[in-house]
Amino acid sequence: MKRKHNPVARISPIKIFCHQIFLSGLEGKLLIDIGSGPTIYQFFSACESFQEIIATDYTDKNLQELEKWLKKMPGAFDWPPVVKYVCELEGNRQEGCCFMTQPASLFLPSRPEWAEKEERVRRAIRQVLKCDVLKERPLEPVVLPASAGLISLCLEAACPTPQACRDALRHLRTLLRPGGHLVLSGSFKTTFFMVGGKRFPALPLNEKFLREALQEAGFIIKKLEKVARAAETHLDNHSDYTGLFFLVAQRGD
Ligand SMILES: C[S@@+](CC[C@H](N)C(=O)[O-])C[C@H]1O[C@@H](n2cnc3c(N)ncnc32)[C@H](O)[C@@H]1O
Repeated sequence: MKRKHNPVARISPIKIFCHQIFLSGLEGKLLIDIGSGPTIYQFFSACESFQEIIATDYTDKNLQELEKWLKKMPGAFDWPPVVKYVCELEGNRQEGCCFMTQPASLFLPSRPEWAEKEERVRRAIRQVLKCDVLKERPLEPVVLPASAGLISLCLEAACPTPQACRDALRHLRTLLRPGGHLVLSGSFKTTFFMVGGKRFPALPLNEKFLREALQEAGFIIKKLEKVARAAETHLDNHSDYTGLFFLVAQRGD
């Protein structure tokens, strides 16, 4: 049988992990994303379990891209294919052709679920802030209330040395309330990655180092999943990672 074309077939496992984690009971008032980049896919399921989201990044360009999407400005990235995919993962396949079950005079086309979700993400993102995970206070001069959750996928890009990475985890801990959860993702053994034809160095991480560094920074690992690099990506030379990790760790006090 011919397989139906899936516009998000190349979607990375992190999108699926974000969906599973945020719909599996991880919830709270405030969620801070450290190193959001220009992307918002990480908030599609999170916006259902956290009331307020703060997006952050080190580069002004990424912050501008996020603002562009939030304000629906021309040239903003087009997220619907990914939002639709997440809506499907969440079991909502509504395509927007339905009508409200109301008296005939009130029949109105409803907005598709994916468009509603985009709006929920927009409403949930309360601020877009500059951040440097290498600083003791990564969001200074802004001071936020301690958050119930933190997401991050930036350590290998942000940290030049293993010690900087241990310090960064300690810095992240200061943003979480006791018992709060860190959802950390990244890649194993990456030494470089390419963005727009430019090569950037990366800190090669491995599981042993991560476990030790998280424990040393005062986190208890609750869940750790690893995914080997997909065979079909081996020829692509945008990075040399060997696999991906997704973990949830709790601030242990
Ligand atoms: C691999 S990208 C991740 C982007 C996005 N979170 C995602 O899931 O696709 C890493 C991000 O870390 C950011 N970054 C680099 N150095 C940083 C630092 N010192 N503090 C915070 N973020 C940093 C980069 O600007 C980049 O957007």
